[in-house]
Amino acid sequence: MTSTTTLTITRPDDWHVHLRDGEVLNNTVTDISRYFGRAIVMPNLVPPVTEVKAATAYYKRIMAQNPSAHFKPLMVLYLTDQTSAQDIIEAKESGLVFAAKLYPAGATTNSSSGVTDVAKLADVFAAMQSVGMPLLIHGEVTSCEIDIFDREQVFIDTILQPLVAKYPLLRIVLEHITTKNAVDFVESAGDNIAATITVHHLLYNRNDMLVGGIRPHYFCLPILKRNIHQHALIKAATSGSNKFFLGTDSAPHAQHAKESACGCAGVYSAHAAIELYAEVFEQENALDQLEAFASLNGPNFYQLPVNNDKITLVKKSWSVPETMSFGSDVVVPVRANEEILWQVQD
Ligand SMILES: NC(=O)N[C@@H](CC(=O)O)C(=O)O
Ligand SMILES: [Zn+2]
Ligand SMILES: [Zn+2]
Repeated sequence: MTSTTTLTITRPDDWHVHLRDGEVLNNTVTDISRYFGRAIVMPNLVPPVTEVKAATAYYKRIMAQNPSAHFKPLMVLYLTDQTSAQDIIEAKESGLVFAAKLYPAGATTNSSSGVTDVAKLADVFAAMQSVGMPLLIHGEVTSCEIDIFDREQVFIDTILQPLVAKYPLLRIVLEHITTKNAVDFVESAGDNIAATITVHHLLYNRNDMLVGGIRPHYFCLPILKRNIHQHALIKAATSGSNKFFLGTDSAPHAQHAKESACGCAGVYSAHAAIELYAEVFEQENALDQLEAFASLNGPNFYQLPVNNDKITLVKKSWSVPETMSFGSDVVVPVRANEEILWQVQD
């Protein structure tokens, strides 16, 4: 006799995703809206989403793809050296902009218009604190003398700690954390500090990217770290702590842009995110914690209602294709040409 293992959880949300723009939007929106309820949509377009007007137009382009009815994009303002406190007040009043994103200039994909010095944004952070707008952070320093594997930790020590001390009521999400140092920092901070964790940082460490040949599809920022960090992230995600929640950081680049002499940073996981998180949680004997991580902790932190419907995962393996459509190009998804153990029931 065979028995099927199933797991029913409250509909999950993705608190960090890149949908890109233009002809690929149809692919990314279709994938992300298959079962996710809400998604925080990152603003690092070219040009970046620095104004309410641009956020509104981007929202409309996303909704024009006819996502599933349960799907709601949450829009984000991209902070630059020029952002003013007035911009934050207007963004809040718009009712459309949900959060603002700090990219240190040069830290990651399309961050060249980012912030060169957080001191320049003192009024902006004060305004965010007073209107209650969350600050989302790509937490890496950019100075060339800092090793790429240390950039998250140095950011926490030199930029984030003082920022948290200066704005004690500002709600901050340290995005896509990759180190034990980040886990420790978030755990020891107040209730206003939380973190997202990607599925690729739970599944892989830098050996997966570099041993036996360089695998460009595992290259993302912050970069995969050594296995002790991977294990600290797995422990944090599966611990039941309400400070950690799901953010795929699904960040597609066309195959040719990754398989290149200077390949782009970003992993595409929107085609199978909750399925892969389920694998990690099952491996840890922690499937009972998946719902908190994927569906409860995020809304709790963001002061939003939990989704009022459910999804069901079935333990039934399937193969991921070698490539997937990405506008007129293709993207190589995570687990390409390999099996995934779980599926979401239609
Ligand atoms: N994570 C990545 O490696 N890349 C993201 C940017 C980001 O989230 O830092 C992208 O937009 O491609
Ligand atoms: Zn980032
Ligand atoms: Zn991202």
